Amino acid sequence: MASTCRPLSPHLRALPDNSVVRSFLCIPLTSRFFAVKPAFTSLRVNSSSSRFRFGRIRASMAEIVTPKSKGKVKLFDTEEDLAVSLAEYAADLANKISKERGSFTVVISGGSLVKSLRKLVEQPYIDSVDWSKWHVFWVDERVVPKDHPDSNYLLAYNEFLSKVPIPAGNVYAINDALSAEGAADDYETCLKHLVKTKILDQSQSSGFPKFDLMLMGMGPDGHIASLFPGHPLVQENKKWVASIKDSPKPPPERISFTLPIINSSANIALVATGASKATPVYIALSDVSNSDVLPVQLVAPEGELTWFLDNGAASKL
Ligand SMILES: O=C(O)[C@H](O)[C@@H](O)[C@H](O)[C@H](O)COP(=O)(O)O
Repeated sequence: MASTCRPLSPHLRALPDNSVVRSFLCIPLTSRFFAVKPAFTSLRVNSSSSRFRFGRIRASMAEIVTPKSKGKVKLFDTEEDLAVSLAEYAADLANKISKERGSFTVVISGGSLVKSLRKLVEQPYIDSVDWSKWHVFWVDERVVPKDHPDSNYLLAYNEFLSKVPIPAGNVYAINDALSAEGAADDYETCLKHLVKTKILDQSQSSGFPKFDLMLMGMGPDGHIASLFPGHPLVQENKKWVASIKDSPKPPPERISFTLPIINSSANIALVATGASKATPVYIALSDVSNSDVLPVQLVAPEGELTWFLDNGAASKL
């Protein structure tokens, strides 16, 4: 087989019977948001989910509309609310795109993002989503065996993939028998094959693959995928998938999608939770000028960018 982003071990199907409980929480629209308002074109509370009680605005979510380049920002009081909304967002997109194209190509990162996908494996999505249409990829992967605790595949398998009936052949993990360079080249070959067979869309303008959705986390230093601040890999503009052997975040050997492939996406959800993400979120969403541009500031997809932030991550806005 030319490409080895191989089908994996059969996925178990576990159907949790606890259903989604939607909570409406208070988002204080206080000075902090208004303090940064000049950076945004408008600020509004999503009216479909807002409640007025006891004279306060109670909402599951506040939404900030920014200039196109900065994307749409969804703010949540808690990570739990964020996870509920993220599941709804991903499921809606998946259902719409699966019907239109017959497949849905979704890319995930490692890190805390994977835990924030937990509501997708609950009702109503476990039954309402057509999982057979999903094709799952990784925006970055650590070059370790698939059963290694550092593996992004293993993390996703344990938290998500083992709980939904996505066909094993639609899960594209790296070939962990290869070196970092070999695994990156192999993954790129696999993507080229999927573009040829039209499972994966291709951007007319960039020529890079155009994924339907990228669900990505961001590091406290502003890295996305395995593109780290100041690292030459951030400048890579020819390869689709590249390797890195000196990642500042362990483990050092990884493969990563490059910026042009990330930015050819139809949709990107950037998910950041916790106060450790507050500074890069502030830098990316405000108009501060910083000489060392963070990788997250370079995220500008052809399609839509949506930020999902909890109170901690939004605490400097
Ligand atoms: O393999 C990885 O290290 C991840 O894919 C990485 O890009 C991650 O998404 C960010 O580091 C954020 O991780 P946290 O959300 O856990 O901080």
